Amino acid sequence: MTYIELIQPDDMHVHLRDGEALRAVVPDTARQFGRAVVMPNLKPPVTTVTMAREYRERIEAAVPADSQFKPLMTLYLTDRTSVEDVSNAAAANIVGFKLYPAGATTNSEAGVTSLDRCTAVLDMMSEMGIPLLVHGEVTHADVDIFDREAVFIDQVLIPLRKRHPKLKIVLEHITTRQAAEYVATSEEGIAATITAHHLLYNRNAMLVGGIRPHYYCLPILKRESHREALVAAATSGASRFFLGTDSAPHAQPTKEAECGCAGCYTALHAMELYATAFEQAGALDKLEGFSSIFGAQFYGLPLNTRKIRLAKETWTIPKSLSFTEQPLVPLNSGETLGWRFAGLV
Ligand SMILES: NC(=O)N[C@@H](CC(=O)O)C(=O)O
Ligand SMILES: [Zn+2]
Ligand SMILES: [Zn+2]
Repeated sequence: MTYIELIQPDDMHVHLRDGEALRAVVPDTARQFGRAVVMPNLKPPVTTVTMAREYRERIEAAVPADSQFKPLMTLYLTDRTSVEDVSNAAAANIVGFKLYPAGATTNSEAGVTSLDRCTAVLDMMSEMGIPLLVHGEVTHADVDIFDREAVFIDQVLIPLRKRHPKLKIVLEHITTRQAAEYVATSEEGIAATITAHHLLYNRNAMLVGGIRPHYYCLPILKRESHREALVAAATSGASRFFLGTDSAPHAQPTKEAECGCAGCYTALHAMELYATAFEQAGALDKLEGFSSIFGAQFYGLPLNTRKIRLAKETWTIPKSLSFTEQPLVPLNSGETLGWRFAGLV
């Protein structure tokens, strides 16, 4: 049997939800990853240090006893976030504030309506070295859904970085050539996460031969040339690009619906999907930096001390997983993968 070993990876962008759903998905993330940056888009959103502490305790209670997994908490930036919230967050080891343009994605209703309202808060974040984690899409009805990320870079991100040149930024779940190029060629202080599904699929996977709701996420899958640019960025060895699954569970009936929710569930088989993408690009040797080193370095964290093993072995992804009273369908359900997570070594 062939296998590879890597420093245990971190997932720098994951949705763990709450309650019963949280208890169902945390063991999957905790099995593969040493740490994960936990998104705050609960209902209501996680906006205060107290809410984040309580959320962290609920996550920790759901981590299996044999796992050393540590959640890294974030706060949800709103029009009402104060300078005191930022200093409290720094003191409480909050790793970032999450910017959701209002209306951009799942549970973003409380998001920022205009960054002009956040100038003092962003200055404080720059001073304290706390990163801004960005869902980078504009939301105007007149901007085509496939263009929303590229337009965000021109209209929001570039002006934001001019106003706050010292602010650390993670452009989350990038999906376009424009985003990959912008991050690769910018000044220090900006990085991007890339999901496994955006490395593996273009929009045909979602739309050819019928609508496949389990491939629907935001930002939406783009055309093949964008996927190729993301693969080139992820496998380039540049430390600005690192792993963030954006695993985002939604119960089966809410995805397979007249108006289905956005989000792909990949926590079950995250490292297998990334290994598949890197192997296809002939770049398995670049997987460890992307998965286990660059993200930790950006967030100023030590590397994980354990290693994981990925075996070159086939297995079939379950058709569905138990979740809430309704099941959860993982991405690629029922398909066979050529890599298998074989535990910590
Ligand atoms: N990515 C998604 O399609 N959905 C995420 C939200 C997000 O990360 O934008 C979710 O919370 O469901
Ligand atoms: Zn997002
Ligand atoms: Zn997300």
